[in-house]
Amino acid sequence: MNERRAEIVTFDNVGLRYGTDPEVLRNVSFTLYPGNFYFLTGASGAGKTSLLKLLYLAQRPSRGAVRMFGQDVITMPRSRLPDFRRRMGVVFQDFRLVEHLSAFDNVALPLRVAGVSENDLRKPVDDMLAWVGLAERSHAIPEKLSGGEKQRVAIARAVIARPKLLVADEPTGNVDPEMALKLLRLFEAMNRLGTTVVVATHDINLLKKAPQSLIMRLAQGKLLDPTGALRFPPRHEGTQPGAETDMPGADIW
Ligand SMILES: Nc1ncnc2c1ncn2[C@@H]1O[C@H](COP(=O)(O)OP(=O)(O)OP(=O)(O)O)[C@@H](O)[C@H]1O
Repeated sequence: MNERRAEIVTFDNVGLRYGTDPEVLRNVSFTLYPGNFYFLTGASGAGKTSLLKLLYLAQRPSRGAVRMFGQDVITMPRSRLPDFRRRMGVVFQDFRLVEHLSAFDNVALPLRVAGVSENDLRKPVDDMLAWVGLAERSHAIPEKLSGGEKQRVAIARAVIARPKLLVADEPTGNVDPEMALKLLRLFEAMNRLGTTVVVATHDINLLKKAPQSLIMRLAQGKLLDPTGALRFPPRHEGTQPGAETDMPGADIW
């Protein structure tokens, strides 16, 4: 396969500054390949959220090149960006649920946007809510949910349409260790189905439980890549056998 076309995202010497402040990301270069699982780590203030914002196209870099799904997203007209965003699932640190919609309707949103019929989306949404332990909370609006419950709705919404790229900012920050492990397994199941996953986390235990992952380590805005693993092609690619069985709602995909 043409290697360049196989890339999900490439950053080339990317820098980011807010206003006239000094750069918070400096000379960041890496390539994300399909089917890999990445953890983004680094101390508070190292630039993790800023890097994720560049990834989910909420922020433009101050310099450098960003290519996504084989295309330059910096010079591209803004009108084309929504099409790229639809290929991604994003778990925001502050959840960003739609306040007037129930947990069910929040999770169903990406499927409705993709044109899946009400009949076809009911089971996968119910299955996904059950998977994240929220079957009984399906009708609750976000205001009635705890922080951990909101986080799980946000995750369910981000993964339900099986995006090509999943970007999650501290997705286990508000749940207990047992649920954190379960959510990690959900991300891994998606990953085996071919989704490239990027999870920013402080949780060292989570990293230890996913030895197949690649580590993107940020320190003071610079990406440390001592082994060069973030510049080289994938160890594996695409769908892995058996993945369908452990992913809730996989039948509609
Ligand atoms: N909107 C903004 N305007 C100005 N400075 C910002 C903005 N967002 C982030 N910063 C600064 O950029 C730097 C990196 O912040 P960022 O939130 O990306 O780090 P982080 O690694 O995600 O931190 P944490 O783990 O605490 O969430 C910090 O110095 C922060 O103060």
